[in-house]
Amino acid sequence: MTKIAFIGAGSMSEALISGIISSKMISNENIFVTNNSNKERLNYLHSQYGVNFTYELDELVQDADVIILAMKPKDVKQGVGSIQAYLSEKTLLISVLAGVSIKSLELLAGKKLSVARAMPNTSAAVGKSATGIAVNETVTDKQMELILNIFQTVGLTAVVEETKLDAVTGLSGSGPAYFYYIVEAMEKGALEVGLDPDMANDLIIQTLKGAAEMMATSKKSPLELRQNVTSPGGTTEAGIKVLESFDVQTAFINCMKEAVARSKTMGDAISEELKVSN
Ligand SMILES: NC(=O)C1=CN([C@@H]2O[C@H](COP(=O)(O)OP(=O)(O)OC[C@H]3O[C@@H](n4cnc5c(N)ncnc54)[C@H](O)[C@@H]3O)[C@@H](O)[C@H]2O)C=CC1
Ligand SMILES: O=C(O)[C@@H]1CCC=N1
Repeated sequence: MTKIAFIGAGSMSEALISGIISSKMISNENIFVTNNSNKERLNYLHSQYGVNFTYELDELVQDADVIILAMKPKDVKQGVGSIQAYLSEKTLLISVLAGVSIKSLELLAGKKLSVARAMPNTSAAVGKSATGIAVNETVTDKQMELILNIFQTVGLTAVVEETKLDAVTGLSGSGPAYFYYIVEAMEKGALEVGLDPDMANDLIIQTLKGAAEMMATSKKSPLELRQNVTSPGGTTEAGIKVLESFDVQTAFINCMKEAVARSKTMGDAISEELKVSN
């Protein structure tokens, strides 16, 4: 049976653990998790999902087929450093860290091993992640199947060249936050036009789900779907004119570009640090 060790016990680890357990892909006794120091958090994951938690490295990573790195990018050096002695050419190392390159992970590991870089999003918690995945040349077909199986338990996967992962991060890694931001604004607007907040929230979520389902199932482009909503001289046209006056589409394009640039900067900072110390 495959053994998986999670280094980091935050929201991303929890989402993946939840997906893996509910798909029954790997049973809870073969999943191990650790974090920096918050034992209460590990206790919670144990009581919620039945996974093992430990601060003993032997127990955590000895014989692990897969190690999933899920700490913040700034903590990667310390995180990989602590388990480095346990890594072998048989280990499959999967990182979900924004920006951190496969090359940096290989340097930190200090040996030749299979490395995958994945960029899921928090909708993994409800099985609806959109996950970009890139791997190094050491990853075997069997390991690739395992990687895809893991991330398919939490949603859709797309295998991409590593050069595209920063772009995927700015698009779908951060993407849920962009939609939450719009919904926040719609909630504020709903209050201002006199709607009950709970009812407005239900209406907004259903509208978002409906629009997503339309885009997923209809052959029409988002532009055509928008035109179908927009009666000439009607309410939608009046509303969209305001968005256009604020150049909201350009703002979103720039928002994505900035997120992509930040992913690159975070990764470059770590590459630079490794060049210095290697
Ligand atoms: N939250 C998100 O939307 C997404 C996050 N990611 C990536 O996932 C990673 C984790 O994100 P979150 O779960 O949101 O972060 P988080 O801050 O909730 O969790 C980080 C975890 O790592 C642990 N940790 C830190 N240093 C450690 C070390 N040396 N050894 C063991 N554990 C250590 C912390 O104790 C904590 O449990 C980040 O690198 C982020 O770039 C990727 C896709 C989406
Ligand atoms: O904001 C971040 O850095 C992480 C990576 C993608 C989503 N959240």
